[in-house]
Amino acid sequence: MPADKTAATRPTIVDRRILDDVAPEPGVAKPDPVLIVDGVRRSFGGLTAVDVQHLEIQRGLITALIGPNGAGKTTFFNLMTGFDSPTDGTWSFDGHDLGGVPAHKVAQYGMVRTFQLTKSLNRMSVIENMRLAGTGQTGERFLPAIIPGMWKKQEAEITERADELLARFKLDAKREDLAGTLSGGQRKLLEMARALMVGPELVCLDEPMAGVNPALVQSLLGHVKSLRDELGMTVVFVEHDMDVVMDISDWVVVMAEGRVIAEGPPASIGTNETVIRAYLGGSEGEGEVALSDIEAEQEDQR
Ligand SMILES: Nc1ncnc2c1ncn2[C@@H]1O[C@H](COP(=O)(O)OP(=O)(O)OP(=O)(O)O)[C@@H](O)[C@H]1O
Repeated sequence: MPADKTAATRPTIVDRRILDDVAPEPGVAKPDPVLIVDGVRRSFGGLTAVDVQHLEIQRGLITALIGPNGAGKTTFFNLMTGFDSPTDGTWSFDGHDLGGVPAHKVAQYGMVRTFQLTKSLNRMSVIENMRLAGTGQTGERFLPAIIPGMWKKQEAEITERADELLARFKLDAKREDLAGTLSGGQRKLLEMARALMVGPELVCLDEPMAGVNPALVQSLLGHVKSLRDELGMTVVFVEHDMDVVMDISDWVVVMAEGRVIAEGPPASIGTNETVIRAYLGGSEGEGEVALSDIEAEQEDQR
């Protein structure tokens, strides 16, 4: 699936009102779920980090995954995308049962997650980073590896795709720069662009706005929205900034102590008492407390 589609292969854009009649309840069924999770649990010794009874992610929309520190959000991403294995449970993506499926195969099915750029990636140029993200998936095929002509063709396709994505994310001017020299916002764009090298249908973004200069947040948010609005992708993202969550999500899932404790449209979440109690660590709030204020305060303490 190319990132910038021709008219013939243009994606179906999902009508965002599709969730209007869905009840804001944990585990509620969605009209067209692309990801379905059942009884997924992950324990580390005596600690249950993730314990999701049932969760459905609607295809083609943006879902935010929020929750206090240690709620299990990152572990959940790792489990879904094959970077970790659950203690129990089943989950399927677009009809494929993903139990025991390794990360590169999950990516081939169309679900990927972003990673922060590591030290070694920082020492590579932007275009090399992109090429590597593309080769990681296709380089394992046996035939291209032993037939030089076929490999060259594949390499040219990877570079072409990388350049298309760099242009989309306005990183083309940085093509030859070392990734380590990029600003916080540009690094986030590169992380996103790298994930798109495999042409995913669902992309999991882990804190896409963390470390981004406030002046660049709007432009980054525009890029995330364009994944949904122009490419028809499903986006699931973990984020602590409530303004960002309210701005771009169509649906919000709240985790605490590994469980999904609430889900619903963004407006329903900020005033949900179960959610506010979870953020306050189980204690009762004194009078009216806004979730955005609690998150902002906790963000300052991080
Ligand atoms: N590899 C591991 N070994 C042991 N415990 C782990 C491991 N990974 C995560 N945990 C624990 O599992 C719980 C969930 O962690 P996780 O990082 O998934 O939460 P999170 O919601 O992403 O938190 P944050 O918002 O702070 O990033 C935490 O108590 C964490 O300490």
